[in-house]
Amino acid sequence: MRLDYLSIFPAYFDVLDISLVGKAAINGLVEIHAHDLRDWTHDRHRTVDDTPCGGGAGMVMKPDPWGEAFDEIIGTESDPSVHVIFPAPSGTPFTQSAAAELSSAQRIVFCCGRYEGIDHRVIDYARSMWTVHEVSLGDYVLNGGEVAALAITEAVVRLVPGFMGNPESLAEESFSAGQDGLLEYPLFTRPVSWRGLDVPEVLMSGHHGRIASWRRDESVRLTRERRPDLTDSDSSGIH
Ligand SMILES: OB(O)c1ccc2cc[nH]c2c1
Repeated sequence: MRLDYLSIFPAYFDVLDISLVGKAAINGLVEIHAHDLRDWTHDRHRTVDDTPCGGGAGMVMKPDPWGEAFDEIIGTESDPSVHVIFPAPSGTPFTQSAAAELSSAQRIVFCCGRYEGIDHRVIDYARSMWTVHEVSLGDYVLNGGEVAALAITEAVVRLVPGFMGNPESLAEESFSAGQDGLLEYPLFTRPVSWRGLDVPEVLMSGHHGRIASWRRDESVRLTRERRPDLTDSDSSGIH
């Protein structure tokens, strides 16, 4: 899997060299390429923004640098196997299932907007050429797309076959199919008693059936409490 990042702050992605994703890069599972969008400007100030048509506050990212960067980084041929991701507050909520789908992609290009956003024609052009995802991490606004690109990268790469040492652990995580899309149950380890707080007795019973039942009940309880929106989903198994 090749991952490209287009940003006016490409140093954001240096962190990928030290994180788990960095190990995947060393193992050859992923290739990481970060690019400075200003490398595709031609004026002395390396300008990437301009005032919004129709007025309004702030600045909008000009289309030209993006188009020239696309030509060099991705090419000028249409290819639906290339996934181009635009993080944006107006995007579709990013989910674990979307991460799972993207984990089989061979090419992902992250386009990290800044200012008030990117000229919409850049997204329209990308849609005419590749498979585009406009995605949001949640109902809050960051200062740009870089942090979202990092979060999406981690969610996707950890699902790439061969990345996780113990892939079985993926099956019991929140939102996973193995959990019926429910939130993960509370976890405990030694010591059994800590500051007057004890590990639930059932987990020390050695009775696998009771333990599984307790964990399921806790997942259902937590999901109903914190994410009632998930309890109606077909995959949740609870309604
Ligand atoms: O919250 B976000 O994920 C996000 C993404 C892109 C831009 C561009 C300007 N502000 C942004 C915020």
